[in-house]
Amino acid sequence: MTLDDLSATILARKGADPDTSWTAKLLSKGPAKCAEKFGEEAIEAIIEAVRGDRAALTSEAADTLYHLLVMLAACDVPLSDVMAELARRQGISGITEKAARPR
Ligand SMILES: N=c1c2ncn([C@@H]3O[C@H](COP(=O)(O)OP(=O)(O)OP(=O)(O)O)[C@@H](O)[C@H]3O)c2ncn1[C@@H]1O[C@H](COP(=O)(O)O)[C@@H](O)[C@H]1O
Repeated sequence: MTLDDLSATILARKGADPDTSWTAKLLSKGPAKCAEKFGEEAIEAIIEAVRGDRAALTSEAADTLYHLLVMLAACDVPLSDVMAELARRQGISGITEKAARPR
């Protein structure tokens, strides 16, 4: 399972029956609800990271990635655009990038 596979499954759920698909149910509620759910899952991951529970963090990280992809789908942002942005940044140190920002 790759993020591309999961993203394709999520996009295929657009317009599916919300009674049988969690993804379809979430997407039918609109981008704001999808964003709220992503935020909840991210916070749950943060809590487990701070607690140092690696198994729980693994599970919450999976929830967070899934809900990030649902939020992107709700906002019509292709995963490939996000990957292209990461590729553009490849090899640019975060320290160098921050130092080059206008003050
Ligand atoms: N990866 C996931 C995935 N991760 C989490 N979830 C669901 O996300 C929901 C959110 O979890 P919560 O416990 O926070 O849900 P909640 O009911 O709001 O709980 P509380 O906040 O009330 O505690 C749960 O119903 C999880 O089952 C997922 N649902 C689907 N997928 C993937 O998406 C595919 C399509 O799923 P459907 O759209 O449901 O067919 C699946 O085959 C999976 O590959």
